[in-house]
Amino acid sequence: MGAILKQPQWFTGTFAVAVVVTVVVVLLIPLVFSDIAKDRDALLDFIDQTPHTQEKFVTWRDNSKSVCEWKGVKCDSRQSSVINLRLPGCGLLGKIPPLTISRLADLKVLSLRSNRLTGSIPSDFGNLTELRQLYLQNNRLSGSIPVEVGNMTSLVHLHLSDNKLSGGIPEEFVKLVNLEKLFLDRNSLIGEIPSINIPSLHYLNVSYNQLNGSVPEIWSKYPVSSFIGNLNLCGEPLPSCFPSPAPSPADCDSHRSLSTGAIIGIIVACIVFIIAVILVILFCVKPMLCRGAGNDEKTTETQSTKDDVISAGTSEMTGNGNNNKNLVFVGNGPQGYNLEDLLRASAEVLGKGVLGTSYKASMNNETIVVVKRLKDVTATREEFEHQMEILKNAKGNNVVSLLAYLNARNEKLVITEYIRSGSLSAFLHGTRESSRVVLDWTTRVKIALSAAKGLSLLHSVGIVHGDVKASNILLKPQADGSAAWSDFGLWSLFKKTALAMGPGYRAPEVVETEKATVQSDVYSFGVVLLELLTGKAANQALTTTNSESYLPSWVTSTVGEEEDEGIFAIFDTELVKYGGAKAVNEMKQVLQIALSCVAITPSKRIALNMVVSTLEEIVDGNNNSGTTSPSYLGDLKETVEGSRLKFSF
Ligand SMILES: Nc1ncnc2c1ncn2[C@@H]1O[C@H](COP(=O)(O)OP(=O)(O)OP(=O)(O)O)[C@@H](O)[C@H]1O
Repeated sequence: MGAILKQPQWFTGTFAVAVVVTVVVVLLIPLVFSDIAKDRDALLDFIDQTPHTQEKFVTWRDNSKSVCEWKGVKCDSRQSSVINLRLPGCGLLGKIPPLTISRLADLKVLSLRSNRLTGSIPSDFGNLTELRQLYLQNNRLSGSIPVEVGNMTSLVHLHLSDNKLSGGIPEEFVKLVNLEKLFLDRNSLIGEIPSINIPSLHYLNVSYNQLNGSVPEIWSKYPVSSFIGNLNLCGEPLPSCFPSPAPSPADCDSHRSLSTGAIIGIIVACIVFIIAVILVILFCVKPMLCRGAGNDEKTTETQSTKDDVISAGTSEMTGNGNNNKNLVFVGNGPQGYNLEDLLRASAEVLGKGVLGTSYKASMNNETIVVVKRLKDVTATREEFEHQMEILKNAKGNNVVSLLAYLNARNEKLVITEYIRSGSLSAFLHGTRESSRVVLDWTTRVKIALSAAKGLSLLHSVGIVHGDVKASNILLKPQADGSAAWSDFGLWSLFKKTALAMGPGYRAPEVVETEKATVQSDVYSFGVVLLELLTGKAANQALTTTNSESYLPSWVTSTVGEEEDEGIFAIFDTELVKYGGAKAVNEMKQVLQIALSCVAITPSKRIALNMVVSTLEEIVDGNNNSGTTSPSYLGDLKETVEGSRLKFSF
């Protein structure tokens, strides 16, 4: 005892420090782990009260696993609380039990989409004040949207599409000051759209509900597609709410007196115009034609295909008289060239399609463009010009920009930016010059997302692509899965629309109607998704049942009714072999989307924005989980350069 009391001073000090550290650790452990323990209880309460048909929750029952290792669960970096809960397509049934998920105080992402959940959205979701993304689309949720959603002030994405929600759009949405995307489409929402301003909101979809009244002015900035399918909704951007008044007799009188003046004006203008045209022909075109003859010697790379373009262009010059004016430039692309430069450019045939032949034209100043020489255009010059005016509005990363066009009587050229890479079709199936390049699943799903976004952009500016196929999806050289659509909106220039579309991609109704629509684009895009999943070409004869839809028929007849039955027979074997369970799970989700796209009845097809948001969620999930980004650039270069050597011009 005395010996202990007589311990040296250093020992007493060390002992004291050890005691303090132990006390601190003992006190801190429950503090650090209490949140995660609470979250664990909340999750178990949720799953215990939610019937589910899949065995995905075995890890949730494994006591040796921390909650942060459970399937669908992600914790913060200190593993102290749950921040993401993603359970899409997990066969969850019944009502979302109240006071379970809402106890996850730090939750940032919640996905319960594509299940069979019923009942209403629990009002206690309003407690999830940290939640940034909520995905509840594609369930059977009913009842009104709880006003408490307005308390989720961190929300950035709110997806409630494809449910059976009723009641009105809550005014409380005004409190969602961070909201950027709001999807309420394909529900049974009623009443007028509240006149609230959510400045951060840049994507809105309330289509296919039963909303009525006029679109509030503040919401009129969104496109028509945001509101369509609400029969009693009107006002900008939809048609006006009031029928335009019948012209009064006074108006008619003024028309009559005006038209007399107009007739005289038109006659005078015509005479002036005819004189001007004759003068132009006499003084400008003749010398130019002489110059053109001299220039022939300078043309070094003349080939038969190029000769055709040259002669067509020359005959056009005869009619117009001004070389520069032949090409109509649109957009922000390079403009320092004229038709003559284009005709002198070294050209390379990229491919011959049903609509015409595409050339890569490299001009002296190293400007490279793609010239598509359309054949058998049935549209008039006015119709052609009108369509080009529409097509120039398609601007964005996922569409190939229109740069210029030539609208001559016998010659129609469409000039677009050149994308140095290859088409998705070339990558997936190879070409005559190059063999296929194996794309991993992460890359394929990113390409699908880029393409879905591009198609959605086209639809938002009123363009129906009309020729959706893998050879019109060009992969960008960044090798990050970004892709751009080419050849869009040209179908309407031809009479035989169905013939112009790629075989195997045609929606069944197009064969009869000869008209492409937003829904027929969705159908064809579903076929592209099936190509990505199966690795098989869309026009490959896989079944004799329906010659117009080889891939959809084959996939639907191979996939069985039972869970997972037959799906491994359709997936690209390379994806299954190297992708792992996570990829297979995502492939199943994409298969669901693809099959919803290729529904025979156009009105039953999934909305494109649903396709975008689902793919977006998968890609976001992959990015967060640190899945390596795609790397096909090496293969890409080889493919392109290898094939170029074999092109002759
Ligand atoms: N803007 C572009 N940049 C780079 N390559 C392009 C571009 N546009 C087309 N191509 C390439 O040229 C090939 C041929 O294109 P084209 O549009 O003439 O054929 P297609 O799409 O098979 O035919 P069509 O749609 O006329 O039936 C495409 O597969 C693509 O690889």
